[in-house]
Amino acid sequence: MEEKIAIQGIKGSFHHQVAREYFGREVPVDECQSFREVVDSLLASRSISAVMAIENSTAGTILPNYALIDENNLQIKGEHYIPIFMNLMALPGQKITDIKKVYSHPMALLQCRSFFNDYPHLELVEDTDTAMVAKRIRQQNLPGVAALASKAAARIYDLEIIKEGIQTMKSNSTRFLVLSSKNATSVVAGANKASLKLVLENRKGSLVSVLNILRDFDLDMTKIQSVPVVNVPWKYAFFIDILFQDEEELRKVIGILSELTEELKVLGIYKNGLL
Ligand SMILES: O=C(O)C(=O)C[C@]1(C(=O)O)C=C[C@@H](O)C=C1
Repeated sequence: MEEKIAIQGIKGSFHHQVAREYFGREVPVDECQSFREVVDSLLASRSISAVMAIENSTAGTILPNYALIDENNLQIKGEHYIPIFMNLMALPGQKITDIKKVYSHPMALLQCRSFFNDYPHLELVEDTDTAMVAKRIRQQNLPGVAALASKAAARIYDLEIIKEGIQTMKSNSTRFLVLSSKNATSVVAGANKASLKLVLENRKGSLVSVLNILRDFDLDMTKIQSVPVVNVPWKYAFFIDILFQDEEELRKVIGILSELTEELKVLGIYKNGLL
């Protein structure tokens, strides 16, 4: 069987760009219409790995993806960051005054909010992914409709860029995780980052005691994200990312933390993607 990588979106999407950069330019992909489908592709072994966006520097965390990873016991095998440049594109010859509707992925629309404040005549509509809209505009020959997508999408689906680089923050960047299903247990060589899920007792100082251990072992926490525990209203799980140097020491820390927490789960030990 051809070993595919599951991505959210189609060729020309940002997930596709990440798959090509991480696994190689010609990597075969399983194009999925939602993050749920990405997970299903992995679980049904239609793909051996998956690429999933987890956070954007402008629009923030894609919170439901933490739940998807956790509930389906997926393993984080790596991460990859890319700068995101958003471009408004349409059929050749169309001007911004001809455009009535802009379709794109919700995270993409969020990243360009201030641009659209200046064009109130544009109706913004959420869609499955950036490149899919570009493909549809071309295939169905849709004047008056624009996509918000990458330059690669404009090239692949032969659209003209009306405005380029319209993301609010010029240094807009998205972090993607590389995932596999839990039974893929190979150890990542050169790993120096760990993602953990912690559920703490609701008592004074429980989070502080966890943070104190990280400080005592001189570990650098790069992210902490609270996510609701859905079956217990107003209870939260904490997803943390930490950088480490010595894996044995990390294991020791994990052992100590598991004594301090109601639940501790290692979501992945992998290589830091930020150089
Ligand atoms: O629609 C795409 O092209 C995607 O790859 C999705 C996605 C996302 O999920 O955040 C990826 C990167 C950008 O932040 C905007 C959209």
